[in-house]
Amino acid sequence: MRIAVPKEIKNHEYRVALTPSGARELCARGHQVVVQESAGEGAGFADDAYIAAGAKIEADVAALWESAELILKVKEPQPEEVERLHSGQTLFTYLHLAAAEELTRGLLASGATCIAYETITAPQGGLPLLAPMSTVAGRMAVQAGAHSLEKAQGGAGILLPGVPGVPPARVTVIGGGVVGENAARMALGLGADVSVLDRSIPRLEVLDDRYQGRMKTVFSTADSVEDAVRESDLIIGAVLVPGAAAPKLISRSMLADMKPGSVLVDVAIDQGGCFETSHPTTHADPTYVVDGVVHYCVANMPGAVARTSTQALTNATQPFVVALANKGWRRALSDDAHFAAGLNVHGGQLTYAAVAEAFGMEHVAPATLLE
Ligand SMILES: NC(=O)C1=CN([C@@H]2O[C@H](COP(=O)(O)OP(=O)(O)OC[C@H]3O[C@@H](n4cnc5c(N)ncnc54)[C@H](O)[C@@H]3O)[C@@H](O)[C@H]2O)C=CC1
Ligand SMILES: CC(=O)C(=O)O
Ligand SMILES: [Mg+2]
Repeated sequence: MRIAVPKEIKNHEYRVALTPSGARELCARGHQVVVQESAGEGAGFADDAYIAAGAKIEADVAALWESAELILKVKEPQPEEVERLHSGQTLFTYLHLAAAEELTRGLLASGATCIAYETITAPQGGLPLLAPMSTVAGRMAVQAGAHSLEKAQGGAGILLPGVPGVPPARVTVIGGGVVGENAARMALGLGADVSVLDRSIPRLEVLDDRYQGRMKTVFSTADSVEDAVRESDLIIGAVLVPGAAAPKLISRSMLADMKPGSVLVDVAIDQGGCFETSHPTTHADPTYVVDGVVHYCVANMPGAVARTSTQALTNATQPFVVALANKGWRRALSDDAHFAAGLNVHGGQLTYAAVAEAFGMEHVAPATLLE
């Protein structure tokens, strides 16, 4: 199969969807891998390393897209990339469609088959292609939050661990999944006073057991969110309803109850964000202030640590990429119901219920398209 790896074009996105070792695996199986010139550079992978792995380097972006059967990306296609996509092609990348109506309509119009990393499931539960980037983003959320609490960033001027005689900052993480656990773990490591809210009691049990009560676990209700808003110096939004738009848990009017200079880090921004006042920001300009509260809402946080993130992401995507290349999308998805959960769009039809629901559109069950 002819497989293309474009260079990512989202703001400050330095990850790449395939490493030279991934290219080697595909070339060894007889596939033709074409990598856009300098696509791996930001993650520390030179063109020469891809050539040594058996791949071809292509400088002409239009030619790269036009002739590909399978396109491997990291971030959701930007408008000029949607324009390039056409029917008969398979796109494998993060999509986050429930938060992106224009993109959804663009992918439907393209006629392509679009498989989202973030909705693929695993037999043991969880989202195996979201988890590695959620681990990165959760860990980064505390770094971003700590920086945002500094005065020069508009923050209250609070050091997360405090110092002897001065208490630590209060950090609340809403959503105790992969992002939430990693954020809470980092905040604990820095000596903050950490609470995690989740509406899943089994998940709170896991966290309580794993951290031996060092982080407070709180059942998530409107009341407990209001308490967190009043008491916290830093709140990290880390909720997810898979494939669906994030629920808005902190409204604009609640910001008045927050301490001036407190910080909201909305990691769930890629699914639309879980705070009413969140809107996506970029690494170039990551924060803004609403009603005295600093907001950090970068939708591609792992892109900033592209080397670590590319390795973690491609370790997880590798078996799925090989299956797509060897079998084609229809057989690969027919053979694996968890992989089939990644199908969001095919041939002008939506195939993911939560996305259809977000926009009041029709959808077809992926099973009706499989062998
Ligand atoms: N901004 C970025 O760069 C990145 C964003 N993300 C996003 O972070 C979000 C979280 O991802 P994961 O941690 O992997 O998901 P996850 O599925 O592991 O965890 C989500 C948690 O939210 C909880 N939850 C759902 N609704 C809730 C509510 N109303 N109140 C409290 N808890 C609630 C669930 O019970 C679950 O434990 C996703 O939107 C994901 O796409 C992930 C990686 C990078
Ligand atoms: C999950 C996601 O959106 C990212 O890694 O950028
Ligand atoms: Mg996004």
